[in-house]
Amino acid sequence: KPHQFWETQPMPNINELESLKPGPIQEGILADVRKDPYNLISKFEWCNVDLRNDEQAQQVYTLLKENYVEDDDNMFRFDYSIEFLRWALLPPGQHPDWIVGVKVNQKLVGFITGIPVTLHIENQQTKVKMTEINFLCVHKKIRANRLAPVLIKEITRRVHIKNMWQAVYTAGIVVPTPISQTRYYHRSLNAKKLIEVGFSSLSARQTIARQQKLYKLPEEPKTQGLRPMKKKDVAQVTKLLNEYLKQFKLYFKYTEDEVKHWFLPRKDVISTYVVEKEQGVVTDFLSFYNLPSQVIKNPKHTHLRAAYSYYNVATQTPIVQLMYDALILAKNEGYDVFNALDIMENEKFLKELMFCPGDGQLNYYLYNWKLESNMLKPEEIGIVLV
Ligand SMILES: COc1cccc(CC(=N)NC(=O)c2cccnc2OC2CCNCC2)c1
Repeated sequence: KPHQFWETQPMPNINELESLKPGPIQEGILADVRKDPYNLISKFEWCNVDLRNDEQAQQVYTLLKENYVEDDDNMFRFDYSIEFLRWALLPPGQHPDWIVGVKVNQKLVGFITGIPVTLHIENQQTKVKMTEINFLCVHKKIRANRLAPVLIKEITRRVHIKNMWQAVYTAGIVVPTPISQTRYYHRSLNAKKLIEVGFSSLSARQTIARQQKLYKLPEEPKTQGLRPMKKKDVAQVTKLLNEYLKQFKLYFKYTEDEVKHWFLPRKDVISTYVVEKEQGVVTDFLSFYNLPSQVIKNPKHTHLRAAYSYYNVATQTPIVQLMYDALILAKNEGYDVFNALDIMENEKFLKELMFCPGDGQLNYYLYNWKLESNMLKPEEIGIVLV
């Protein structure tokens, strides 16, 4: 009985891929939306988590740190910081009842989140207001209680009562039905550490010294005029980003307020650098976010410091050079590895900059929407989820 839950959801299944017409799969009817929360098994209670409150934020941090996504070999687990979670989940226009927790005796054991986004789909004139779902997590000790489907149904209800009927999300697993299957790549910045934590391995003919030499980077970036983004750059970065994203089949449109939130540098959360060659003119920018992983069992290291490629817009600077500078900047900020998906234009630099393929894939999903084309190629995806 695979996908017992997902068969009940408005997602195209394999044999409908031809018959369904593009657009919403189910029409949303506001009057039919259930007004009260879904029932929970006894002693379990719903709560809206206020991430601005230090105690509640600490509870979310600990639940995720101990129970969230691990790599396929269960050697690493994402370790999102509190400041990162505030960045990711408190954007302009956030709805407090979309940060959903389940508690047992005041202890947080379940979590799921939504943020409001406006998604442009397949260059349709219509842009769709929807939710971006993330951080679905159930405590390891209470799995197989079928709590995850209830968390999904409850946040769906809370989105429906705001008259929104679609969602976008990613997952490492395949459930009905991905709109794109992307692959992730990593570029070594600290070869010795990656080998010590078991992220990378040495083949017979390789040595640590050889690996360090292979991945060595210059001290300073190459691009003249590269500097951290500042508030004064917001208007130009907004224009550059919105113009750049139009080439993809899935992309968000950003207001200046949203660019302020998502791109102004925050220490240990998001780094954004702009290229300003001639006086006051920003021509390119690069950005990466900080998502460390706990090394689950290792005598020498507790964490892997990983930078994740966010949005990079190269209009005057060659994308390979811009991303080479991103590697140098990330190395100088103390990262051990730089990760990227094969989405947007990333294929153009992955091989040349010596990224290696990871051992898994990241699947993109659109809830309650049939695309014109069944699957999108990774390079047609213009959205990055954290
Ligand atoms: C190295 O430590 C890990 C700890 C947990 C999982 C993985 C593998 C993995 N699943 N990686 C990704 O999903 C991934 C790889 C490259 C770029 N973005 C990614 O995921 C992002 C976007 C989706 N939400 C999680 C972070 C690695």
